[in-house]
Amino acid sequence: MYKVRTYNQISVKGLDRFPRQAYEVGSDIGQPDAFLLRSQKLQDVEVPKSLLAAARAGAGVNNVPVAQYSKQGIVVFNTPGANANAVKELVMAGMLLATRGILPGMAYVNSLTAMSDAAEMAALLEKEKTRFAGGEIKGKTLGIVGLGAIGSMVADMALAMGMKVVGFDPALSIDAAWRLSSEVSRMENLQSLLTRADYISLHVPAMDATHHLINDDALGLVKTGAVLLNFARETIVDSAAVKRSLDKGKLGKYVCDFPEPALLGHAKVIATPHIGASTEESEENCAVMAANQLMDYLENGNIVNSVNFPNVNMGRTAGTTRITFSNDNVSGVLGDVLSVLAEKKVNVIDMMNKSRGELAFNIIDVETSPGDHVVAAIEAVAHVIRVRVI
Ligand SMILES: NC(=O)C1=CN([C@@H]2O[C@H](COP(=O)(O)OP(=O)(O)OC[C@H]3O[C@@H](n4cnc5c(N)ncnc54)[C@H](O)[C@@H]3O)[C@@H](O)[C@H]2O)C=CC1
Ligand SMILES: O=C(O)C(=O)COP(=O)(O)O
Repeated sequence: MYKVRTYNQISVKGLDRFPRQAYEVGSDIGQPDAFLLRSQKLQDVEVPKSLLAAARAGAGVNNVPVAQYSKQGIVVFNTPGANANAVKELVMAGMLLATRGILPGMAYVNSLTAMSDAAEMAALLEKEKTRFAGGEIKGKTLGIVGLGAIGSMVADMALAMGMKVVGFDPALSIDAAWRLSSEVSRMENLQSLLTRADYISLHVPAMDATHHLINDDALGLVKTGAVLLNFARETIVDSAAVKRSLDKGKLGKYVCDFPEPALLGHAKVIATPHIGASTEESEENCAVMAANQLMDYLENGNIVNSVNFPNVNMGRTAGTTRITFSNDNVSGVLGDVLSVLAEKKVNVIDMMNKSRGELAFNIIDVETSPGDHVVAAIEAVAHVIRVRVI
């Protein structure tokens, strides 16, 4: 039996992927082989010795201590792109809410509950509606910081709405570049984007390099009245600097999915409670993808969409037993392990070795099931982190 401990609200569609005869899945599982989670802060969770993998059903992994997990050979997965559409749609809603008098207009209409005469109300609304007039996003410039799964979808949506789009992403992957519309003008630096954009939407991960990316200096460059949208993470924006900029009439509006106490109730802030990915469709996509990835890793040692280990995928040869091991990415480790197998007369049928940064992962299919002494000998090889027999 494999054991999967869940955190947060994971879609039933994902949970149903785990065959009940082979998996125990639940929030109170002891000795788990895997964690399946959304935004649970794993920094606060003790790491069980049994833990082989953690799958974040979502994009951001700032809630996972990835470096610590890597040292223990724990594979961390996420689900790239699986919730991007949900975020894109909420960004559009945020742009429209910031541009039209929708929220104050609704609040005004709802304040008229004491009125009973429809004709009188209609006349009043016609008189008052000028207070709630707004602008249009068509023809305006959207600056997108981070052109990955979400950023590229936001770009397509904005172009379809008749906006001009400029983007900045110094680490753009080749796959992301292929996805990106050629109509997006690529900025060489953040400053160029900030000075041009009427709307600025952030779609970068939370990490040291993006901490307070939007600070007093950055806000000093924005156009007067620009709208900043943060559907990425709270740490990316210095909210005290945002408040200063809003108060002095530089930044026009701040739309954010990660409210902080200092911004609550501010007339120029539109805040939602981290619901960017909270749609039935996204929750399903993420959970199903995370479950599939976990099962393939637990049952076959295959890795796809890990944030710390390389992609590894090897078909199984009937009648063989699979050994997998992770190791520090230094020379000679695979050779030493193969020497152990040769010495123990374990015949290798197929194998694969992949590395990524400081880590490497190996799959070796052998003819006969290796005994505990073989596993112990592999574990004893210098720089081997974790060994499994599947
Ligand atoms: N509000 C919500 O519920 C959600 C929020 N998110 C947040 O959005 C972030 C982005 O998600 P995805 O687009 O799916 O991830 P992604 O990994 O596809 O894209 C992120 C992009 O940011 C770029 N980047 C990294 N550092 C940068 C920098 N300093 N300046 C500019 N670009 C930089 C990367 O090269 C990459 O292209 C996630 O890490 C997460 O924090 C994601 C999903 C839901
Ligand atoms: O995928 C992400 O990075 C998100 O922020 C979504 O978080 P959630 O799964 O809705 O708790």
